[in-house]
Amino acid sequence: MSIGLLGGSFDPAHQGHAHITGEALKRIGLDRVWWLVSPGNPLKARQPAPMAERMARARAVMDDPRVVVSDLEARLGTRFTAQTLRRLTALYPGVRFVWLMGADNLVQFDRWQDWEWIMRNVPIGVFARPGSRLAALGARAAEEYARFRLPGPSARLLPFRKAPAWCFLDVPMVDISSSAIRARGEWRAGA
Ligand SMILES: Nc1ncnc2c1ncn2[C@@H]1O[C@H](COP(=O)(O)OP(=O)(O)OP(=O)(O)O)[C@@H](O)[C@H]1O
Ligand SMILES: O=C(O)c1ccc[n+]([C@@H]2O[C@H](COP(=O)([O-])O)[C@@H](O)[C@H]2O)c1
Repeated sequence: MSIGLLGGSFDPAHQGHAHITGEALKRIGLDRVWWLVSPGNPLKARQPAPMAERMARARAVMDDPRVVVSDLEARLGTRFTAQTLRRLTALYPGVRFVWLMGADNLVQFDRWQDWEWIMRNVPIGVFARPGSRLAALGARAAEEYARFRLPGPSARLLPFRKAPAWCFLDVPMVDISSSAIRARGEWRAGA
């Protein structure tokens, strides 16, 4: 069983999240994707909207039986991705996990706690995103781990590759973000 993990604030969830999830299922050939609705991004000062509201919106946006919207990090008591991945890989030794993220997150990935542990232990799929596509490919993490990058058409190998292994998926880009939705006043302002 291969499971993609898309961590995020989902404040609120939107079609960009749904789009990369569909692309991940198709191009990486994942069996499932879990949306990990974060208790709060460790690098963001702003408090997100209450978990229950973000979960409800995420379930409304992503209606696919292969995708599970989860508050697992709140239940595990983890906030940093490396902690979450350590717990998940120990809890589910038979599952092939792939970490999924947009290109904007690869740009600042080297600021994440234990980012090299993540790189060396979990395969990663990175999705093109407006404004971050080029910056992502020049990011420190991308450069330092360049020799472990699989070409896009080989994305299906990701779940079966021993980390480090990552892939930049040059998918059609969807120009939508939670911050733009909040700026338009179409979602509550947060706590
Ligand atoms: N339009 C998009 N295209 C590609 N990746 C996306 C897109 N929107 C979100 N993502 C990715 O989904 C994950 C969760 O994103 P998040 O919940 O922070 O939404 P966001 O739109 O980036 O929020 P904000 O605007 O508040 O920063 C991140 O890895 C992010 O890069
Ligand atoms: O572990 C870290 O240091 C870390 C730093 C920044 C972001 N993350 C994770 O990256 C995911 C995307 O965060 P966000 O807020 O951009 O949606 C989410 O799962 C966060 O917990 C993780």
